[in-house]
Amino acid sequence: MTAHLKKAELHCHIEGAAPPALALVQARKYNVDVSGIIEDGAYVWADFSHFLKCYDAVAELFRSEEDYALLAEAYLTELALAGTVYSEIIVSPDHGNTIGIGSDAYLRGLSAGIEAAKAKTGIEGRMIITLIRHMGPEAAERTALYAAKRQHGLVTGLNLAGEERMHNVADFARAFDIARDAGLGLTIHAGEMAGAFSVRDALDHVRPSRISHGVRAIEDADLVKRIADEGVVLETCPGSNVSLQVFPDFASHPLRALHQAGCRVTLNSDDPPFFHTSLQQEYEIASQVMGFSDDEINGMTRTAIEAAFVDEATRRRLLAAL
Ligand SMILES: Nc1ncnc2[nH]cnc12
Ligand SMILES: [Zn+2]
Repeated sequence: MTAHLKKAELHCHIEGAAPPALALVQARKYNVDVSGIIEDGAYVWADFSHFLKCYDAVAELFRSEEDYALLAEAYLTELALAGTVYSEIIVSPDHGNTIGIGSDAYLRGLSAGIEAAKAKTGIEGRMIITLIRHMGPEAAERTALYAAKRQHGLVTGLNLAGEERMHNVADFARAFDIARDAGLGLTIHAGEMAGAFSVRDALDHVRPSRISHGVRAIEDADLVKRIADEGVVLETCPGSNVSLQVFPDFASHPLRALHQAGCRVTLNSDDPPFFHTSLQQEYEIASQVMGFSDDEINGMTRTAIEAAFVDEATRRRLLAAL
């Protein structure tokens, strides 16, 4: 059982945290037919490309600052009830533009939700702006320039998500340079839908302190050693990986092997209801299915706080709370 353990999360896409029941409420509110993406109370998708389309369709159901405030508040409150002290949500200001409210209103809504959850439960939250790989490097640079203005205090990092099999990380190096110069923390989705070379690509061209997923580094022993030696933190999401068939089952998942090799690993939910998981369940899987001890799991939570994109005073306070 892990209910008694404190928890921290570095990797959850906020639109991907919307439960189907909430998506249905939003669909009714905006008179949208969601029969193609929700069946019997669950999201419907067949493979990664289809998942991304389903994700975008769900994101389209959140259209106002208030919608985003409620989504963030509901998600973080649920995390806090499960003993979570810290959460970084991955956000996409490009989406604010797509739905017409603009990036600022989108981030204002999410910030309000984070603050409301903190006021109620004490959970600390931050936002990581993501570039969308399949939208290409030009759009990415625009988004990075926007992130670099740092107008929203809770934005502390930059990520690259989307279709990993498109483009090379070098194409996004300028966007990451802009973010690094602005003092944002850097992380990149790699080693999820593409192999070890993709993780190497991210490390060589951007040198992020964290890799989102990174689990397919296991295909290359030298790379695993490099990750361990350089102290790169892996935001692993086992439930997501099994759901997307990156690995056929938890017994084949490399979390244990990466941990044993000395890699700094953390537990995350990615897009919880899409993958029939939650942060609490990821902790349970690590404990009950993968056999990690409470001490080992607490070590992962500590790693998450050590690698969090927060100011040092907040980090010290969070570490003391563990
Ligand atoms: N697991 C994932 N990988 C890449 N991009 C994503 N966007 C939302 N979830 C994602
Ligand atoms: Zn992700």
